[in-house]
Amino acid sequence: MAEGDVSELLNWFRTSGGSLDASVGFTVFPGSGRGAVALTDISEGHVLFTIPRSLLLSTETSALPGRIGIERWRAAQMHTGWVGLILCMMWETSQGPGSSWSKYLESLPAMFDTPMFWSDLELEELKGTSVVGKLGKADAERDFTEKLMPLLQSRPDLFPPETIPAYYTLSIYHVMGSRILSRSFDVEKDEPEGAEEDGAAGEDGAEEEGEGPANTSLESAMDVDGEAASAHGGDYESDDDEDEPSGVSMVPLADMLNAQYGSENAKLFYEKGDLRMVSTKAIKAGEQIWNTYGDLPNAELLRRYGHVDLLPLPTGALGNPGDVVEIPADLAVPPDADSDATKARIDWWLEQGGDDVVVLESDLEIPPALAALIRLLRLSPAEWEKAVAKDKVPKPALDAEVLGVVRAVLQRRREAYPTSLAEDLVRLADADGLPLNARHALIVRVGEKRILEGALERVVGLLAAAGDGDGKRKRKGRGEDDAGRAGTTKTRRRG
Ligand SMILES: C[S@@+](CC[C@H](N)C(=O)[O-])C[C@H]1O[C@@H](n2cnc3c(N)ncnc32)[C@H](O)[C@@H]1O
Repeated sequence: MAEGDVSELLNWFRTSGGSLDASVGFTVFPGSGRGAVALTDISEGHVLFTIPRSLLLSTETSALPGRIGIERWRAAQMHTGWVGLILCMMWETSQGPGSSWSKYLESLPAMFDTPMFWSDLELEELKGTSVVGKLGKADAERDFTEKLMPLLQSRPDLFPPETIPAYYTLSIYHVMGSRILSRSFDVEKDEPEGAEEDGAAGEDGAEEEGEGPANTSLESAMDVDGEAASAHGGDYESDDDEDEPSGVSMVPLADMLNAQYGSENAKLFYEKGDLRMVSTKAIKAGEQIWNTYGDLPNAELLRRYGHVDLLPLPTGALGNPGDVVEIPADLAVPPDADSDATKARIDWWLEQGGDDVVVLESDLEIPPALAALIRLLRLSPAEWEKAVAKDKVPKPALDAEVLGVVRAVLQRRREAYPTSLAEDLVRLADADGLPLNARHALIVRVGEKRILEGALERVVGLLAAAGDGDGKRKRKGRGEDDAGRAGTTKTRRRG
């Protein structure tokens, strides 16, 4: 199916019980592929299309888990993470026209601009950004080898060996995983919680009784609520610890909406029998119909979707207002800290609901969590015991001592990038000639570094105001200006 030709897909959609309002069309937008467009003026709260639940592709709707047997399915760990859905998508594809989803599967992209598919040289361009540690390629390959392949080999009746090279390779596994990462939704099996009791409509104007917003899948999606929007981290293959929490599903047509920071004008809502894409604002004829991917930072957009947002920022520059810089908690550890004691404090911090990554946003505010963590890591043994006894993390007060450490932490974070912001800005001025991946990486780096440099400037200003602009502030404790990574101390990632 050619990229812009959605007629076969729409035929399948309609003949399978879906309905598409006459106000909605699909077209190809330069640089962002297919997307939906308003063919007429659309009012807020209008149902744009309705998708019967039977059209969703998930481990619930595919016949494969039943054919394998649920006990065997679970024993093979197909019910955790996305490996089961990936296998269903592979198997449905292998069924050709025999699959209920063949027209849908044919319409999905097989190539992605996401870093999962970049060369090592290209990945170098992302060094220092939060993308690299989250790719999860090794975990994906482990799932493929240790979970999927043994199951395939044990059921030649369902997976004839001669079909393996065409449908069940590692590279196809990555393609299916990337399709899920960039297009899936979490669809609750029944009505959303609370919908019945309070007749809750969707957040944004859909007033029909019993509706609720369909969440993003754990790692992705086109339509999110606040909770899911903050679900950073992890990777699509290695979500091994938990059972699949709800129905991660491929949702035909809903996954053809593009997104752009702050532009959402439609959202997916679900009911018992179907899902509905509903306008959340009035949309003028000719305008794009945007879903939201959660107004993610460019690092996450690139990792999950393979694109970045470039919009005018309040500073006049172009960038993504949702950009952030992630600061690993390890950077706040005093250089001379005892590693066992530090580990105990960080473990306690995590137990108290802290995270092992502190997020700096574009408002350049010093995150209270960073101040609290810095203070926690510098408590005397007696103070530490008291904090534990009282079950209270230190208050996030930003005194000169803490600010000095914040400055050192930010400087250390800056060292993770091989190039400076100034160097990157020179390259950015001439970025049109760069290959797409290098350009995307550059935009991610610049977005992060602008925040980092802005925050550093702010901290230096605050220190100066506190009478310590030259770094010779008075300190209560040991030297802290060079806070660094504690060599042997590891923190763990939550969730
Ligand atoms: C859910 S799909 C949307 C439909 C997709 N454009 C298609 O052709 O099928 C998500 C993908 O659309 C593209 N996309 C969405 N929004 C975009 C944007 N603002 N700029 C560039 N590409 C975008 C990215 O390739 C992303 O992985």
